[in-house]
Parts: sequence; C-alpha cells; structure tokens
Amino acid sequence: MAKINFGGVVEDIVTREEFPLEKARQVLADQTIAVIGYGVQGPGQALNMKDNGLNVIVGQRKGKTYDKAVADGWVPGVTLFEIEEALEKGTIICYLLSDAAQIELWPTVKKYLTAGKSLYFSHGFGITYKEKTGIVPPADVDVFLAAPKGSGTSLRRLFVAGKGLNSSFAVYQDATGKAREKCIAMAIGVGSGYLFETDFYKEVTSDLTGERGTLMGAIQGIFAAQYEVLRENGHSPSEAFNETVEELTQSLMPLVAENGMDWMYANCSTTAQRGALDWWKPFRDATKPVFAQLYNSVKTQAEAERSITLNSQPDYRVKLDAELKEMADMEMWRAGAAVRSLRPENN
Ligand SMILES: NC(=O)C1=CN([C@@H]2O[C@H](COP(=O)(O)OP(=O)(O)OC[C@H]3O[C@@H](n4cnc5c(N)ncnc54)[C@H](O)[C@@H]3O)[C@@H](O)[C@H]2O)C=CC1
Ligand SMILES: CC(=O)[C@](C)(O)C(=O)O
Ligand SMILES: [Mg+2]
Ligand SMILES: [Mg+2]
Repeated sequence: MAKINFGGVVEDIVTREEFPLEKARQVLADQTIAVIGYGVQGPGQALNMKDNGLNVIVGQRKGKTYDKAVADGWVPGVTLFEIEEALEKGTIICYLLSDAAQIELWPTVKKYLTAGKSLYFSHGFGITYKEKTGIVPPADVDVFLAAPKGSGTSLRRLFVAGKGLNSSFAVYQDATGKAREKCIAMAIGVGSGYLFETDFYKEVTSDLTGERGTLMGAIQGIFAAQYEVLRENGHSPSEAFNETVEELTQSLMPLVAENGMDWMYANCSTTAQRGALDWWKPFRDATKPVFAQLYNSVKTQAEAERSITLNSQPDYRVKLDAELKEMADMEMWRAGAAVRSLRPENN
C-alpha cells in the first residue's frame, strides 16, 4: 500500500497503480458478480464493473426499475434476472438494496449464501446494526464492503469521464483467506479512484454523520438560514439565491475542489477574504455543538433506529416524496429552479 501523508498523519492507501484493473480482473476472473438492486448505487457499480470487463449480472424485481435496467443494456435471462435467480447464480453477492429493504430480503439472501461465496456491501449499516437488522452472515462466506464516497450517479458520471470517486473498503469476515484481495478488486472494479481502509463501524458512523452534516443536512440548514435573513431584510429571491447557493456551486466550490479553501479565498477580493477569515470561526463555534449532538445520535444508534423504523413502513415512499416536495416548494429552491433555467447552457 502507498503511504500518503494526510496533513501530518500517514495512512496506507491503495491506488490504481499498485492494484491495476488488470489485477482486479485476474482476482475476479472466476466470479459471477450479482448486483442485487438497481436503485442509485446498483446502476453505477454494475455498469462500471461491466465496462471494466468483469462478469456481472443484475438481480432486480420486476417494475419500473427493472425496465430501466433493460434500457441500460442488461438482457433478461442473460445478464438480468429476478432477485432469487441472480442470488443463485452469483458467487459475489452485491447487496445494494436500500438499507431498510436489506432487512426485509435478508432471509432470502441468506439461503443462497453457500460456503465460499462472498457478500459485498457498500455501507457498514446492515452488519454494524445487526441486533436491529438481523443481518448475520454464515461463518463460511467472505464479507466485505467498498463504499464509494458519493452518489451512484456521480460514480457512473465520473467513470464515464475517465475519473474516479474515492471509496473506503473494509473486510468484516475472511472465510476463504482471499477476502481482502477480492474486496480491493471489487472496489477497483466499481470504478474507484483511490481506496482507504476502514471497518464497518467506522464506515457507517462517519457516513451517517457526513450525510446528516456538511454534505446534506447542515448545508441545507445553513443555506436556509442565510436565505431567510436576506429575504427578511428586503432582498429579492434572485439576489438571495445567488448570494447563498448559485455562486457557491457554480463559482466557488469548483475552486475549493481544485485547490482547497485557502486558494478559493486567495481568488476572492481582499474585502471578502477579510470578512470570511473573521466569520468562519463564529460559524464553527455556533454549529459545533450541533455536530457533537449529531455524532452522539449516530453513536447511540438513535439515527439507525429512526432510519430503520421510518424507512420500513409501507407508506414510506409517499411520506418521503411529500417531504422532498416540501423542500422543492421552498421559495429558495423555486428561485433556484428559475436561476438554473437562466444559465446560458440551459438555454
Ligand atoms: N445512494 C447512494 O448513492 C449511496 C448508497 N450507498 C449504499 O448503497 C446501498 C444501496 O443504496 P441505494 O442505491 O441508495 O438504494 P435504493 O434506495 O436506490 O434502492 C435500491 C434497490 O432496492 C430495491 N428495493 C427496495 N425495496 C425492496 C424490497 N422490499 N424488495 C426488493 N427490492 C427492493 C429497489 O427496487 C432498488 O432497486 C445502501 O447500503 C446505501 O447505504 C452508499 C453510498 C452512496
Ligand atoms: C452519497 C452517499 O455517500 C451518501 C450521502 O452517504 C448516501 O447516499 O447514503
Ligand atoms: Mg456516503
Ligand atoms: Mg450514506
């Protein structure tokens, strides 16, 4: 593994140079990789693995998503099957149903996990919370995860563009002595850039914190707060949206992605630099207690409990859609739709 210094802490990283695609192909040559579920991660991972020359089949129940798999080029009876058939044919089972659905389908999956097969996850959820999920794999199968750090949609887009999303990987159970190399080969196969090692507990704990925090929950909260203050003080929706979201996503975050926050700062006015240098600490101090509360809620499994309970209800989709619509209907995001429609490339 490559030793990389991350801001003073040296970590072991797996890169595509030391574990090239060719090696992944060799490790997985005799495997039938069955991707179970074709939601968000399913398509990204399955298509990337197929394009990487791996032997992939998809298992998906009939319906709209099955039709999408057909439209993506999976052939019924050849590379696309009902879930149980794919479970039977697969030697590496990629369990890519939603975390709640994994609980429901587990008794079925377990039946097909015969000795020597592998069970692959993209999240530490099912295993870490096994008291709640009931997901306890047989002792004679390998169990590991590769978790792309981003949406399955981005995983596919970046792969097609010749780039790669970073993923974490972890081995939970090594029954064959080959779990680790299979795990790394899968992580490379799904189109990862570089890989960093973790364990199932740390993966799920950091992931749940991140998505509830800066990646999704906190960012929406901070956007809403600033937008509201601007509006309450007489600024127009377009002005409030541009100063809260549009400039960030279109201009400033790409600079952060390219060269870091200091470089983005360095490319803004001295006036902006002065103010932003003064204000980031009060924002940190105001939000840190909320992040501590969030981490605790993840650690005590309150977040897992809530997610399992609410996402397992039969009407969860209807309720979810209603909540997402409520967000879409916020003035801020309706203003955003108008702003996006005015981008030159959308005209
Ligand atoms: N969404 C994402 O981009 C990311 C997801 N993950 C993880 O990847 C795994 C898969 O997540 P997503 O792709 O978001 O899942 P998803 O919510 O898109 O659902 C995947 C599939 O589950 C199927 N499904 C749902 N309920 C079912 C049931 N009762 N019986 C049979 N099939 C059912 C759906 O038809 C769909 O094909 C999860 O462990 C998730 O935490 C990890 C990184 C990012
Ligand atoms: C995209 C991702 O990695 C998330 C936000 O953790 C998820 O979809 O669960
Ligand atoms: Mg994540
Ligand atoms: Mg997540």
